Amino acid sequence: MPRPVIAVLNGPNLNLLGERQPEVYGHDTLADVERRCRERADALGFDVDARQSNHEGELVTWAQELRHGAGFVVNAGAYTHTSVALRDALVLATGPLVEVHVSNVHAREPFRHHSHLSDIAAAVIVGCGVQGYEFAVEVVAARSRA
Ligand SMILES: O=C1C[C@@](O)(C(=O)O)C[C@@H](O)[C@@H]1O
Repeated sequence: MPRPVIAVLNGPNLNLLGERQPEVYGHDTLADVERRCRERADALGFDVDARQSNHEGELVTWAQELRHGAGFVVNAGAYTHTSVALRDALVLATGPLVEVHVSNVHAREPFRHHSHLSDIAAAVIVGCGVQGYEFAVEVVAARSRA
């Protein structure tokens, strides 16, 4: 039996985790994040399909493609605050969506306080550093019906 798949989508500039503003985002790389997600998912009986793009349309296409999987862990980066298109794609997901932000966006600039995803998300995890991704995998696994 193939195992259910949790999609872990990362948006723009998250390919530079570890190098990008480490005082805000920490020292772990995206490869570290994806490995931690896989390990956590594996222990819970799930596989992970982890993807990152700097292009809004590519994220939209992936959200459509993966919509019938076990659920989504999404850090849309700056598209969180701007992308109605990504929201419109993610709302089609049959599994739970957990929104993740490494930093505490609510303690930062006002333009980071609004998210186009939060009201369609099962949960929102902010300010937990990259550990937030592991929490998100746990929530998707717990709430998924896949
Ligand atoms: O790219 C990012 C990263 C972020 O989503 C976070 O993980 O804290 C917060 C966003 O405001 C920012 O544009």
